[in-house]
Amino acid sequence: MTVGTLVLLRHGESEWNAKNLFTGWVDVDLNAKGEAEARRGGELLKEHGLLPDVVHTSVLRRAIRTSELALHAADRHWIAVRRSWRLNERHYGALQGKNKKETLDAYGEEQFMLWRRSYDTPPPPIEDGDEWSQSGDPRYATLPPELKPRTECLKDVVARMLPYWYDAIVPDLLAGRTVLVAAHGNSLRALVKHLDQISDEAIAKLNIPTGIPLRYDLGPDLRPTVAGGAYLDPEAAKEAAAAVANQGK
Ligand SMILES: O=C(O)[C@@H](CO)OP(=O)(O)O
Repeated sequence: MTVGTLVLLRHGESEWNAKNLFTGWVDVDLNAKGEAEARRGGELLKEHGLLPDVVHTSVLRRAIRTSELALHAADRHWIAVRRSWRLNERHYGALQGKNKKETLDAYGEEQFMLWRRSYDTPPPPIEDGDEWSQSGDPRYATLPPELKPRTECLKDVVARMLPYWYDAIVPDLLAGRTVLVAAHGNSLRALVKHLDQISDEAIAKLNIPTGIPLRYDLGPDLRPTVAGGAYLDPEAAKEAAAAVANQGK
């Protein structure tokens, strides 16, 4: 038995994805390729008759614009919208704004991969005065200091994302709505880890491709009826996930 349908969509390629820069909470826009990916994601939704009733996004432009472009393409531009910082990309600490290749060359593959994909090793924290810090950003002004990250590992993302999952997304699913979540590589990895109960070690190998909807049907226990869900374009997803894994090399 299925209680709800969840569709995960990672934003299309951003200006900084294309430049191979660590992004995190820096609010960069989609580039032209990312916009096309977002539209294609929406066309896939339409082709599969998978029509969202509500969309949840982060508060970052690349996820917001991806959701808008995809929903326009699927003729669902009118559905209800909710946004939360809890769906934001993982805060990349002092690595925000740094080039991935240069970071790999400077620190070596082991340290680079620990920062990028280990479950519980955060990058060094960002200084408040850093050009790429969000310390003065008005959208986080009401967050108490203990909730406002200066860096995060994936474990931290799971911890800050789950309250939103249970308090805001699950009620929509239980009401029978098809729910679209438009977010980011690492915030979606955190959600998928929780849904599929992936181990701390195995999650290091899982990468989410940009712009390809991933469908999960959830049972009464709010776990997927099919482990790993189903990409609407599985071939493209495989290729694109491998490209994410190889970034920096
Ligand atoms: O830079 C980032 O914020 C993320 C997603 O683009 O990168 P990575 O895949 O290296 O975690």
